[in-house]
Amino acid sequence: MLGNLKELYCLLTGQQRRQLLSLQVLVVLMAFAEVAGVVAIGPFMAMVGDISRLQGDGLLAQAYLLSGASSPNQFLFWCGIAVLGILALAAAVSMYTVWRLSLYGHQLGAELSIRLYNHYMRQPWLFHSAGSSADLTNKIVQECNRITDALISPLMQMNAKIGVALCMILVIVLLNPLVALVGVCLFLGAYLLLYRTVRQRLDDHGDTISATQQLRFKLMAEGFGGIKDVLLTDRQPVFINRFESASRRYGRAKGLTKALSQAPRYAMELVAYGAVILLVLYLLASHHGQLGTILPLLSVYALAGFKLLPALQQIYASVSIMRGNLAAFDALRMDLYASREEETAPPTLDTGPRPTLVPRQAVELCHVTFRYRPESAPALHDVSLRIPAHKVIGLVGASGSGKSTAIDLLLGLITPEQGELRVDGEPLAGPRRRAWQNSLGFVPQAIFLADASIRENIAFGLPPEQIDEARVRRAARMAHLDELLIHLPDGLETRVGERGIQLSGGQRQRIGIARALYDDAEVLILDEATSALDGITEKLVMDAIHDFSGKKTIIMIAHRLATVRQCDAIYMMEAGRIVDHGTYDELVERNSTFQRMARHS
Ligand SMILES: Nc1ncnc2c1ncn2[C@@H]1O[C@H](COP(=O)(O)OP(=O)(O)OP(=O)(O)O)[C@@H](O)[C@H]1O
Repeated sequence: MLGNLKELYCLLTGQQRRQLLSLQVLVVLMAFAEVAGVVAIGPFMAMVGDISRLQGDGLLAQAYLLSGASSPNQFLFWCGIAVLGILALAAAVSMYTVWRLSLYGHQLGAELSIRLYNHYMRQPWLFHSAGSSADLTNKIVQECNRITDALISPLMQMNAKIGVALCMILVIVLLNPLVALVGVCLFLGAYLLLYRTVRQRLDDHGDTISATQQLRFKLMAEGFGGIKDVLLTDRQPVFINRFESASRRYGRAKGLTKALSQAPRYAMELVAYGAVILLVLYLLASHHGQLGTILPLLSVYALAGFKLLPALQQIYASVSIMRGNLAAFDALRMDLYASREEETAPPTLDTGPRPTLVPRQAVELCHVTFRYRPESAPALHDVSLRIPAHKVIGLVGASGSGKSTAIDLLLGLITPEQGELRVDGEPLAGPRRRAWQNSLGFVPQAIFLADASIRENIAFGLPPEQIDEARVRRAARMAHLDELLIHLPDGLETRVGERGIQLSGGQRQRIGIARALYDDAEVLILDEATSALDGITEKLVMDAIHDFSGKKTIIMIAHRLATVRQCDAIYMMEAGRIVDHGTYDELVERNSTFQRMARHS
């Protein structure tokens, strides 16, 4: 466990480590303050037990003389006030330290989740297409919370309590080394024995919490995301049963981890009562039954015990909670390492002109081979295609033939294993890739609608105050959204997405097309962008897109050949290869597969 905590410490930024070290100073201060409070009560109780101590030449008597108090009772009163003052100061220091520790722990947890969100948001498309968003959400929300609540916070509390416990033990050692030795052996031995007994169980429960939590997130994402299929196939019981079983195991593992950290307290209290009885008997025997001399000692022991026992309990509880949640750190370890080098400050959105790379001659895929996994067959095999600037190019082929993969390569979202993407003869790399992507307008097969207004969905990702109204209206008009907007009382302000109105597939696609047109991109890439539109609307939208012919470079995938009929050239794909290309008429004339596709479209 110590190795894991050390690793977590190494993963902190320089500033976070410095803050942690400065907090250690406060922790030591808190421990001293608490000890001072305990030690101060000893002499006070000595005077209460035997006021005659203020006579003679002892330390207390000298203090009484120096104070100038008019009577022993007045001196006692002011001593009481002083002890209260010290206790109040100790309480204030403790409160401040606990406050800072708590803030630090939770801010650190928040920063870890920012770091992970930042890291995942910067991952390439392949990372996201291969993974699950539910898993990422779980890591950012739940596992980060576990690291905050069940690793960092207990660690902070444990640090503070170790300081207090050590000082208290020191006080007892100074008073009576034998009592200290017996007490420390008794309690430390008991807690160590307990910890060794429950350690393996805590590990197992930690793993169960991680696994069931991940499963719960997955079931929620799948259940709600595919609710239509679930309702139709009457599979709710399958989802509910799996969720119920995962939740029950999760609740049990969490409960047991907490119980294992808290419940032993009562057994330890029993040990403590036994120890107090033993101590009283021992003190009575060693001081020949004189209660007056025992009382001050006993009050210091009592107060030290009063601080020490909860401190020991807190240390044990912290250690067991941390042990039971180390799995959260295991789940995030690799991602935290990977995100260490990245900038964590939120990048500012550059509203100035962005560099663009507008093709003047052609965009080309040159002998491109690509596979999704090293062991899988190539999704694209030695593909070469040329898209002359300001022309409209269609890409057709059977499902799974590699059209979307080719589009992802053209978008610069994935990089070829062999061959290259060239714009005007120059390979696309480094800053040219960003500039190229700035010049693209893309309409995917499935349009993601944010839970926001139609306006915000068209200017997707921009803060509302930066949205250009005129551009939104122009894009909406070109995508033939007007006929939808006039039926909506709130027009562009109408909320869509999860909590908004439900749109048809075609209406969603038109929002997607308007989104691609918002930036007035020089290159438009449409992946089955009009598949859900009715014939008439599709024709209107395609006419609007073909109006750009000669002005913009347009690449479109379509299953319906009518959609690509007007294209300047059509590339046909089959099993990851380009098998033919030409105009619609040429292909209909010579290619039998194309003829079949034309007959069935
Ligand atoms: N993220 C991915 N991970 C692994 N394999 C993938 C991934 N995406 C696509 N593939 C595989 O690559 C091949 C080409 O898929 P692609 O989506 O490019 O075909 P497509 O022609 O666009 O199909 P469709 O018309 O059905 O959209 C398929 O065999 C597919 O299984």
